[in-house]
Amino acid sequence: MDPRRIRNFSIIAHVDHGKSTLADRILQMTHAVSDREMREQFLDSLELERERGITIKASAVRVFYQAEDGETYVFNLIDTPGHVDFTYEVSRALAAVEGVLLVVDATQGVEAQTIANFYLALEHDHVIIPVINKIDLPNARPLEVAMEVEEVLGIPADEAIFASGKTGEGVKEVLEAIVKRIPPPKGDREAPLKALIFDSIYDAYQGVIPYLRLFEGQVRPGDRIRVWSTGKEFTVDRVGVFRPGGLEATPSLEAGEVGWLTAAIRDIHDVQVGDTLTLAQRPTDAPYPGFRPAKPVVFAGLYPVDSGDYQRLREALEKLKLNDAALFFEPETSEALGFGFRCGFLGLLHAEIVQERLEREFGLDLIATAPSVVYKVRLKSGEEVEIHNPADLPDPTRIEEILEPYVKLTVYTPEEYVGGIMQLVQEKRGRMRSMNYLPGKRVELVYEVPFGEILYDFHDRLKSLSRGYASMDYEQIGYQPGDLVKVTILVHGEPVDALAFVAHREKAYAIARSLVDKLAEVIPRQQFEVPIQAAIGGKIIARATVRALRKDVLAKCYGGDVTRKKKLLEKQKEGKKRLKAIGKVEVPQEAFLAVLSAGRDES
Ligand SMILES: Nc1nc2c(ncn2[C@@H]2O[C@H](COP(=O)(O)OP(=O)(O)OP(=O)(O)O)[C@@H](O)[C@H]2O)c(=O)[nH]1
Repeated sequence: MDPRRIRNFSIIAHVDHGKSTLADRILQMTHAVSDREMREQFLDSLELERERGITIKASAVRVFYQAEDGETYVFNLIDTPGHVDFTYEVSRALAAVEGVLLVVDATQGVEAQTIANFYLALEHDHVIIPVINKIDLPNARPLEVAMEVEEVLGIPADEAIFASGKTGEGVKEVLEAIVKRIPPPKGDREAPLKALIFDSIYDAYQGVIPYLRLFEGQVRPGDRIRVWSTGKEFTVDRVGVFRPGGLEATPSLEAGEVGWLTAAIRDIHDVQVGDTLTLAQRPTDAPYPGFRPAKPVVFAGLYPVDSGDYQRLREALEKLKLNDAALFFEPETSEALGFGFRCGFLGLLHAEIVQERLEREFGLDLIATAPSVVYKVRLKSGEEVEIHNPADLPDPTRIEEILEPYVKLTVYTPEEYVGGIMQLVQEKRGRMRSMNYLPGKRVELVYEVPFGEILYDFHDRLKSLSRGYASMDYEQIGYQPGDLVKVTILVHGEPVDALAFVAHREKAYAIARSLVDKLAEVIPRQQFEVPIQAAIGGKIIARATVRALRKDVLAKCYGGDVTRKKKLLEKQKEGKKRLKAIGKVEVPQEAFLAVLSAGRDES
């Protein structure tokens, strides 16, 4: 394949601005999919891509385009996920291309994720083609939006292409712009192999299939390949490219191309997204830069409601991990919840998706404990330990200091919301690093913030105080000491390990106060009074009470309405499914997550 005829690109957009619809139209206009085969969101329905309607994995497709200059070009379109939990994957996907289509809805204009994604593409030095989309709509204001793109992002308005993914208007121009504006891939095909793994899937027969962008060299069946970071070696069975119908084998892959290979790789750990593949006999001198393995940053406990399901949960986690390399788990025992697993995730959305998949695909009923960041503890003995579970924090007398993870938080916002955002970040113990005025009355704010502080409600509050216009991004920047304490929760006098949490000393009281009140609300009344207490060390700092039960549920249905009675009993039974008995007290799922909202939402 002549690299001068290759164009590798991604489509990026704010959610709902029409990314998938435009991709569909591109597939159709390049005859990759016949009109008969065409169905909406063609790429989304490629088996491995989507879960819950959110793209969580990057994916790729190759199409042929006959351009106006008479040449046929190969387009490799790499789809990207949108959520910040998967920024890691977006940035890997963007590493595999030379240019992007930045889709902006002509009725909405530039929005938060337009900016965040634009900056990601800019970081990679990519050619950015603005596509003002949905011009068929009566309230479209394409010229105005093109000006907005110029003011806010600094891309000249005359570079914008006006299009409608729905009617196909302007899409031909988009295809021509891809040919003319996006450069062909560089890279020496005679050099040693250097291939970036930007995604991978697991196939029951062929093992792990890494998705590759070749920067240098070539690879073909029979080659002995080496994984850069682990040094593991494999022999290549097949190589190929992505076609709309699935994987298609080719004789070789060369520098500039996007494709896949199989090499009987059985263990998903052996090839991680972001890693580099090279040849064993003739290795490249350096991996693709900036490699860091996807590292879980948020941990939570997952326990089967029915303790007999422990083995099934283990098997389900193992299977799921094949499809989700970032998922981490290890066995954990809780006094309150019994046998379960401590699981590590890339963020809260990732945690939610995993729990939902376990329940839906494997039919498990689970109790999840509140997600927590990873703390580090320096002990007086000089030893340093990582804490994945607040309950494991050593006795305070042994602790020299506790360190918490920090992130570099970048917020982009229209000027008028700066005051509110500064206040919010201060409340979250953030320290400003810089503030830059951008064209179009936009401001970039950069902070250092404890990760634990922005984990729960920060994004929602940022959105609501900026009417959806501010966008954020963050990256881990290491650990700093903090004045942190562990708060223990006692239910009916017994400490419940699964409810313990770590907080900044100054905030601990407010969170504890609000948490015990919430617990008192969600824990069902029992035959006896149940005190709920929060303590730091031996000192009780907050207390609430679940008053004793007086009536049973049926009491209010005096009279003879049998169906209502039945319904109530059924409802009660369903509620039971997610109750865990702690001592004599039944505690529902909500209780374990109550700390997420406790005392944090002061607004
Ligand atoms: N009128 C009109 N509607 C469009 C156009 N493009 C997309 N839409 C509609 O806008 C909505 C969102 O389009 P999608 O293509 O799913 O947008 P997306 O950016 O891929 O959204 P996510 O996949 O959720 O990130 C859908 O209801 C589309 O039918 C267009 O050019 N004109």
